[in-house]
Amino acid sequence: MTSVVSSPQRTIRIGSRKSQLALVQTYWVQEQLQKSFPEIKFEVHTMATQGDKILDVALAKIGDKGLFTKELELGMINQEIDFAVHSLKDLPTRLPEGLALAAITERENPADALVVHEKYKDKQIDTLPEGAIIGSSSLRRLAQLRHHFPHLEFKDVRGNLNTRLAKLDAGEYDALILAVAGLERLGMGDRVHQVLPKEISLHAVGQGALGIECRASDTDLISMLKAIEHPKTRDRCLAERAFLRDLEGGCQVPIGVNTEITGNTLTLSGIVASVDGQRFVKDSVSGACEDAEKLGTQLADLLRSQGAQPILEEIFQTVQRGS
Ligand SMILES: NCc1[nH]cc(CCC(=O)O)c1CC(=O)O
Repeated sequence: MTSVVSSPQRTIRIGSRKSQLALVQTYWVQEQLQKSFPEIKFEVHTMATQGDKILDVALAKIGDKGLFTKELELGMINQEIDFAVHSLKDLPTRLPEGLALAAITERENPADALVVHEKYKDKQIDTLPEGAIIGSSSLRRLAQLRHHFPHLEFKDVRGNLNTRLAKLDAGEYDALILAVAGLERLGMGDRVHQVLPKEISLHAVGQGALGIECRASDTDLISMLKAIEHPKTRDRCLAERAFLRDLEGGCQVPIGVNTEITGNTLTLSGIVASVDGQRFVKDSVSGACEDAEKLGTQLADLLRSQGAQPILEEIFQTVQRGS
């Protein structure tokens, strides 16, 4: 590998999905790096991933591990691209051999948002009428919302943000639950009708942050990428990812988190819920930021001791049966 110092002309190829959100995120990373390293050329290469191609199957049924990342990872292994920009929440907690999570950038608001059809613009999540149809394909969102609001109906929704919003506006749904971060990055922050508080919905691991993945051997590139890392976001997300890594059973599971840093103390809260929202375990742990990953493991052990395992096994079996 040529060194950045001895070959200032190095061109660095950035891999990205083609979706509008992915491109906005990738161009943002490109711009930040260009400011720090004006002498280096950064090129964006787009690739379609499996998740961009399969649009008609509920994500929960196919499992979403690596669905949005695999093609980009192969591109890095095959030296076609040098690094990839991901929504961190789409990046599996275990990376392929030879690849590394080089940097995590500053997180947007990680919370979930309620987005409503015009006819419900004077309602909030707790005042929507019985039977209102809420679009979401995330088991995590479904489980937590069913728990709090059993009188609402839930319906799967797929496609990119614009497609989903068009379905909402056309009346196929009364409301959607979407990440605040995605809407804000696409300049559609005005569609956020209510930011769901953590008492109602704990967000996904890594939600709102970008993860930059590259070859573990490319140490020059890794030190460059550190220039755009946000240490607090990194500590929070490393704790969240360690928690998920220790709990997940190989499929999309209703696991939610929240993290806060006060001084040097990181507090990680987590929930494991059954899909029907009937059973859940929820707790939190606190410790030093340097021990972020240990905190994740500690919370995973704590929730397991409170009964998380049977909930996870039941979900894993249901998903494998495809029901
Ligand atoms: N599940 C898909 C996905 N992956 C990343 C985001 C955007 C928010 C983020 O960066 O976490 C979204 C949309 C959503 O969940 O509404």
